[in-house]
Amino acid sequence: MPQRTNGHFLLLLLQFQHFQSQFLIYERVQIITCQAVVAWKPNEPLSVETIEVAPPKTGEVRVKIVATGVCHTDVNLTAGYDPDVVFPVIFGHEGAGIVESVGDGVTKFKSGDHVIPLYIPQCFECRACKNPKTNLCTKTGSSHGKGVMQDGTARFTCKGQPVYHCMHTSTFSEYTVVEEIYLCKIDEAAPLEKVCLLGCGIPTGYGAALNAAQVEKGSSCAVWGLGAVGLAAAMGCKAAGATRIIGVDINPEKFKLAEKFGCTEFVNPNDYDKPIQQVLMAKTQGGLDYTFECVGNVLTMRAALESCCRGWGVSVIVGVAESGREISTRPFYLIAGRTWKGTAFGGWKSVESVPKLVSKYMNKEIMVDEFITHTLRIDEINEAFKLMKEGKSIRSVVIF
Ligand SMILES: NC(=O)c1ccc[n+]([C@@H]2O[C@H](COP(=O)([O-])OP(=O)(O)OC[C@H]3O[C@@H](n4cnc5c(N)ncnc54)[C@H](O)[C@@H]3O)[C@@H](O)[C@H]2O)c1
Ligand SMILES: N[C@@H](CCC(=O)N[C@@H](CSCO)C(=O)NCC(=O)O)C(=O)O
Ligand SMILES: [Zn+2]
Ligand SMILES: [Zn+2]
Repeated sequence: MPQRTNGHFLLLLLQFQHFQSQFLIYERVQIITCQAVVAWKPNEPLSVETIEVAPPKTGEVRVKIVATGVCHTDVNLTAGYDPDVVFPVIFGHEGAGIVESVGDGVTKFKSGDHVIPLYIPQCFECRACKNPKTNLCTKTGSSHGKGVMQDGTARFTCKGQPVYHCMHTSTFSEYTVVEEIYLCKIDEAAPLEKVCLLGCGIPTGYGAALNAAQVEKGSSCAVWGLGAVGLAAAMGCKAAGATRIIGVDINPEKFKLAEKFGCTEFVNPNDYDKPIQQVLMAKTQGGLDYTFECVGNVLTMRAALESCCRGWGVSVIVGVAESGREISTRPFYLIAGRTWKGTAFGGWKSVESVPKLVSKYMNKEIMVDEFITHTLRIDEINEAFKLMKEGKSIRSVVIF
């Protein structure tokens, strides 16, 4: 009798396992219908649409995005700053979410993992990934991508037509599909509606100070642009022990908040009738040790370089200028010992570093919550863009 019961139980168990695996297979091939923010054309308001998201193919992961920040790069891309972007498109690259399903061959992720999509990958295999000097994995041609996955097709459709990916992340969608090397797993205890900001702006500015410039204790720094990127640069300068951190912005409303991030004084270029580099040279008895351009304007890039001190000053370009713009200065500024450099994503090797930055946030070693000035719904996305353009927000987080 007990034997019969055991056999019966085993049969039931096998049947259940068969049903479960069928269900999983069935689940994996499903197209998901969800809400997303579609940019149909450059310079037009964004549109919240019902879209279809295809299942992940080999090496891909489908992620349920829980929250996404809005970066100034999204504003610029929407305005058509980059001719390589293919419309209609889903922007967004500062998201956090939960893995919904994985494609064949994916080994590092499983359904339920908490993740942050990355616009710079880390494959761990290429020449760049093996070189400690850079975070620019060669598996990507450019961070903005070509709008399609490896097989040349997009995973999004809307009203019967393909909608393209951007920056390999497309986080302005309830569900997105990313390649495995553009994703990292993070601590499940971390609040996704906060740590989404570790997908771009905060690591970028913080890393500009710590990795690109390698700011030293006791040094003097100036930061142009007190948005999230510039404030994070100030936070990095402070962490490195800089004693003087000058915030430079044409919007004086940014000054109060910037004190919290380490700025010790402020300069508004509009208050002077001479070039800001002359003002800063005089204020600092010959120039700053480190300067950071976090605006994306070629004139402020020049001003930041020319405000550095002779002999050893380092100026880091962080802001992204409109595609095709060029920088200029007198070569003598470089001959006289100044270094002009730039950084993408603050130099962080993405897959290994972002989870560590999440831990730093959880241990209260870096600020994140303080950057969030607005929390909005997906249907308020145009409001988030307006707030940024008007200089009224630092970071808006859109919750799905
Ligand atoms: N290199 C990277 O990897 C990377 C990553 C993220 C963002 N970015 C770029 O960094 C820049 C800043 O992004 P954000 O999200 O912090 O933007 P933001 O709009 O929040 O901040 C920009 C700030 O610059 C100020 N500003 C504008 N013109 C100025 C001028 N002439 N002088 C001084 N200040 C001026 C604005 O008042 C604002 O406070 C953008 O260009 C963005 O595309 C680069
Ligand atoms: N395509 C533009 C350059 C765009 C650019 O520099 N993007 C930044 C990320 S901005 C995030 O907010 C970046 O990381 N670039 C590195 C890369 O693209 O490999 C142009 O042509 O000017
Ligand atoms: Zn960004
Ligand atoms: Zn690589």
